Amino acid sequence: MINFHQVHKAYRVSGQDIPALQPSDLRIARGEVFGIIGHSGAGKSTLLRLINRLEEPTGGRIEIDGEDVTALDAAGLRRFRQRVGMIFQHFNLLSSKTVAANVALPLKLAGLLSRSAMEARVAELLARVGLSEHAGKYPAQLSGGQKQRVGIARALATEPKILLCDEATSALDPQTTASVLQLLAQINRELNLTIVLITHEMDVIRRICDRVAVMDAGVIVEQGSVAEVFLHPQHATSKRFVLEAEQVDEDELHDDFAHVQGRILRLTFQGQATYAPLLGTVARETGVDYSILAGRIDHIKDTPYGQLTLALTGGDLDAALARFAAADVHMEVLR
Ligand SMILES: Nc1ncnc2c1ncn2[C@@H]1O[C@H](COP(=O)(O)OP(=O)(O)OP(=O)(O)O)[C@@H](O)[C@H]1O
Repeated sequence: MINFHQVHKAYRVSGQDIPALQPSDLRIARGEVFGIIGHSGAGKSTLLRLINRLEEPTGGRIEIDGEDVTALDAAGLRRFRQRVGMIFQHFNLLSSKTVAANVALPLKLAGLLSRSAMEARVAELLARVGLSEHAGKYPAQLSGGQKQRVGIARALATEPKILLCDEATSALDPQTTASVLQLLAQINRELNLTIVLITHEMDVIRRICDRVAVMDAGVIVEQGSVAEVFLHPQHATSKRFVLEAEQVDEDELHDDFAHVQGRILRLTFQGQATYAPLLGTVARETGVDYSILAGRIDHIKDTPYGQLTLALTGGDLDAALARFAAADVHMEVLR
């Protein structure tokens, strides 16, 4: 539903064009949670803000639901923006207005609802984000997580089809981040809302995204399903993000390799394979011994996965490798 065709953007600074996004193609399907990850200055905000034309592209075409949004006039753009909600890292709430008035603001601006219909809609939105009790409070009386919930309710006010999230959890602690991500996932499911989020944390991508694009210096260097990119990253930038998320120190791990004998493997399991007793079975059948050098069992969105780095010694090593290769796991021989 969101299609970028060779879209690019350069900012004009003191008479010079500074490229922020190189010509890029992107396809985001209706109802998916799509993540864009990159380090500071990679061009994530630029890409996100091009979607609702807060930034004008220097070239290329952006189609949303088949409509060329780069060609919209001012009135068309106003109508289009009601279909695209946005939330921000620092919430951008009006401090002089109550929670209810902040949420009502886009409805007032759209001017489509009577006062009573607007009040009913605000009550419904606040219930959805779990803030019914706080309608009369001011932003300063709320925690960061609650402020972002107000931001989410406000963004949903005009019943958008797309929600853009600009580092929406970067200012929050880990527990609050988890609860805001959970709320976004629930909204995605219940409203079939397409969510596009930008972040510099792979963990945010792992928890709620279906697909991801990795950006580096204005270029989308890799895109695919989160499982694909997270478990088998191809580009150096993606690999770095995954290592950060896994909190693996590659150098330390390689130091450990020096202390063990035998063949070193990394096995990656996904879905049902995560629960199969493969290691014990192969060890028994082939007589190999294994020691676990590193490991993690977790979830990518709702799918369980496991990744184990093993040293294998003794027994029939070739038979063990053949058994792993034939099983429902991904095997890399590291040494
Ligand atoms: N309004 C602007 N005028 C000039 N240059 C800009 C403007 N906005 C962004 N840039 C430049 O474009 C490049 C990409 O910036 P952008 O904000 O899109 O990256 P980002 O990945 O979102 O970074 P961050 O995570 O720090 O927000 C950077 O080099 C930035 O300095």
